[in-house]
Amino acid sequence: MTPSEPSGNRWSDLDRPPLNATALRRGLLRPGGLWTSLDVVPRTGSTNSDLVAAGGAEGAVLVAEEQSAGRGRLDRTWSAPPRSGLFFSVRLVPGPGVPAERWGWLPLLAGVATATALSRAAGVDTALKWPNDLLVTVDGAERKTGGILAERSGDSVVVGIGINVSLRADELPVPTAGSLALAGAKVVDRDPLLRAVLRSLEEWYEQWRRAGGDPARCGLQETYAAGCATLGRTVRAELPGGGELVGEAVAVDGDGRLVLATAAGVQEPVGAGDIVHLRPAQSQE
Ligand SMILES: Nc1ncnc2c1ncn2[C@@H]1O[C@H](COP(=O)(O)OP(=O)(O)OP(=O)(O)O)[C@@H](O)[C@H]1O
Ligand SMILES: O=C(O)CCCC[C@@H]1SC[C@@H]2NC(=O)N[C@@H]21
Repeated sequence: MTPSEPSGNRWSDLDRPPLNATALRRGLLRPGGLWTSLDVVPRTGSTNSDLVAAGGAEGAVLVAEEQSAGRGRLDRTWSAPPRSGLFFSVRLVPGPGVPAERWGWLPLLAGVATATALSRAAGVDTALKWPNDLLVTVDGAERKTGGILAERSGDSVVVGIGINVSLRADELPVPTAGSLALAGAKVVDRDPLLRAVLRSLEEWYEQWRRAGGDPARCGLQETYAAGCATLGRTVRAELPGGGELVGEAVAVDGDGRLVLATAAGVQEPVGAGDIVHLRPAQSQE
C-alpha cells in the first residue's frame, strides 16, 4: 500500500491536504474589502463559539481543519472527519445601515452565496432547504451537504458554514448526509472552493447592505426562491411543545419566513426560530 491509499476507514493525510492559509489570504484580503483577517487553525471546538467569544471588528474569518464540538441549529451536533470539508465562521456587522429586523436574512443570504459558489466552482447543483441546509443529489436522493448557523453577538452576527467536501459514503455522520464528492464534484480541492464561497458571500453581503437589507431590492429574495427546494412542496413544520403546521410552502416572505398555505386556506408564515424540524408532510420520522 502506498501512503496515499485509503487505509481501513480513513484516508491518509495526503488525500486530504491542509488548507493553504497564505494563499487564501493573498486571494481574499484586499484594502477596502470585507474580509480583514483569515486564520486557519488545526483544531478547535467550534469556530462559531470562538468568534462569538473573541468579539472584534467586522470581516474576521476563522477556519478549522477539525472541530470537536461543531454545532448546528438548536445546539444539534455538526460532525465531520478532519479536513473532509470546510468548517468556518465569519463576523459581520450589518448595522447601522441594515436595521436589526432584517438581520434574519443573513443565514439565507449565506445559503444563496454558498450554493451559487459551489454550483459554479464544484460543478454540482446545490439547492437550499429552508431555513439553513444545503442539499445535493446523490444516487437520485437529496442529501444534506452543508448547513449554516448564524448567531447574534452584540452588534455582530457570526455566520458559520459547514460543507461536506470529500466525505465518502462510509464516513457520513448521519444517513441523511451527502458530500460534494459523492454528488460528482469536479473539484474537491478545498482552497478554491473556500475562495469561491467567501467571494460570493462578500458580493451578496455588500449588495444586500447597499439595499439597506431589503431582500427584494437586491435580488436576494428572488434568488433564494429560485434555488429553494422547499418551495412547492407540502411540508410539516414541527413546533416547540409538540404542535405542528402542515401546508404547501408557497413563498419566503420579506422577513425570511416560510409561508405555508394550509388545507384551511390560510397562509401561515413560520420563522426559522419557531420550528424544531421541517420535514416532508408524509414523513413519519
Ligand atoms: N457533516 C454533516 N453533514 C450533514 N448533516 C449533518 C452533519 N453533521 C450533523 N448533521 C446533521 O445536521 C443536523 C443539524 O442540522 P439542523 O439543525 O438543520 O437539523 P436538520 O435535521 O437538518 O433539520 P430538519 O429536521 O429541519 O431537516 C444534526 O442533527 C445532524 O443530523
Ligand atoms: O446544519 C446546521 O444546523 C448548521 C451546521 C453549521 C456547521 C458550521 S461548521 C462551522 C461553524 N461552526 C459550528 O460549530 N457550526 C458551524
